[in-house]
Amino acid sequence: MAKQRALWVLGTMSGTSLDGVDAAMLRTDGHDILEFGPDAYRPYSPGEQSTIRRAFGQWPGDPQVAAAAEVVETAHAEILARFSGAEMIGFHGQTLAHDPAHGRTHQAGNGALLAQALDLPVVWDFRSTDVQMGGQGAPLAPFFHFACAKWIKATEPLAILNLGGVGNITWIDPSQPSPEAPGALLAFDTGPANAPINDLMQVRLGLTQDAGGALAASGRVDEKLVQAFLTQAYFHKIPPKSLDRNDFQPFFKKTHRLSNADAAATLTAIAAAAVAKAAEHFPQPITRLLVAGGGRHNAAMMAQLSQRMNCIVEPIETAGLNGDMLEAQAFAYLAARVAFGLPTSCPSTTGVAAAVGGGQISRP
Ligand SMILES: Nc1ncnc2c1ncn2[C@@H]1O[C@H](COP(=O)(O)OP(=O)(O)OP(=O)(O)O)[C@@H](O)[C@H]1O
Ligand SMILES: CC(=O)N[C@H]1[C@@H]2OC[C@@H](O2)[C@@H](O)[C@@H]1O[C@H](C)C(=O)O
Repeated sequence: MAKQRALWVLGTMSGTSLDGVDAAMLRTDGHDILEFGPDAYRPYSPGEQSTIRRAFGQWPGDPQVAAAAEVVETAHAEILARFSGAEMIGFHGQTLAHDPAHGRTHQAGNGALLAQALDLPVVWDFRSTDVQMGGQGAPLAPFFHFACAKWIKATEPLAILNLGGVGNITWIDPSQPSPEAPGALLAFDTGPANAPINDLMQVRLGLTQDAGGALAASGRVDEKLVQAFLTQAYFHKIPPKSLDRNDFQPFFKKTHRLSNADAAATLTAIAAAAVAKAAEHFPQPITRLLVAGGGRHNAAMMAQLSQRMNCIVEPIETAGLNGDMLEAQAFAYLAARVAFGLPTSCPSTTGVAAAVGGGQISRP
């Protein structure tokens, strides 16, 4: 296939933890990452967070969705104006409602308005086509993870793990010619990651997170509970498969009898054990697990992962990538693929019927 002209693209992500907007630039021809550029972060104020939170689970037409969209658009216009040299924007927006079973998903924020405000083409609404074609609409980062594996010159199968509220993993065979080639990728949600730990910290101690994993490190893992957790149907389901943040809430009632430290240790071990269980689905074993997302700052979680995985576990920074900006970079990369008419998901990443390019392009 003839290679396209390369573009400098500026990608953005507003994640499920609602902390703020990440933005990052990269140059790509839609296949390879050619260069990484600058990045920035713009937190949401508490007021902005509550406006967005009020719209969670609502669909367009609801006034709360319109209010959330305005916050998202304003925050993005602000952060994007700090950059120069971008030829295109990849705008993910903020997921408010996601219902792939009924073929619908909604990310707040209007890309056409941003295109006018920034005088640049904006690629947005990345997930709709995939869910309309029977896919989960997520995760979409795997095609970018494939390019990352090439960028770091990986030659053996490896995996990239994102530890956000939920964990999601991409298994990659970098010897394949393209991300949509059969056998190149397998991506799915591993299980809960930080969300149940954050909930525990909030309910028991009024804190937002177990900073550094200090509380977990001081507790004892209830291994029986960890093993009982893994007997649930989700862990035996063949991927691709995905989760909602609160899918395991009923099980977590079983941690109520544990002390704060033991409950934190056990929830942390559960997140790691779910990743090790996920590895049983890999088409071939891996030698290296690269970890991105907030959970890589949790030393207890990283230690549990190392203990339970049969491979080297390291923060993605050891491979020269930025674990805080990976998702923003992913939407820069995916925007270029949309512009060049290339697919952004395939059956082994979202379960979609065939490789498909999502996203619409709005021009100023
Ligand atoms: N220093 C730290 N110590 C312990 N945990 C941390 C630390 N920093 C971040 N985290 C955890 O990581 C979470 C945020 O992770 P991240 O930013 O990857 O999530 P997100 O992008 O909003 O989620 P998702 O990827 O599901 O959209 C925090 O809520 C917290 O639980
Ligand atoms: C529907 C939706 O917005 N999903 C997000 C969410 O946040 C993390 C995880 O759940 C992932 O599936 C996805 O985002 C990442 C960037 C993705 O699509 O790869």
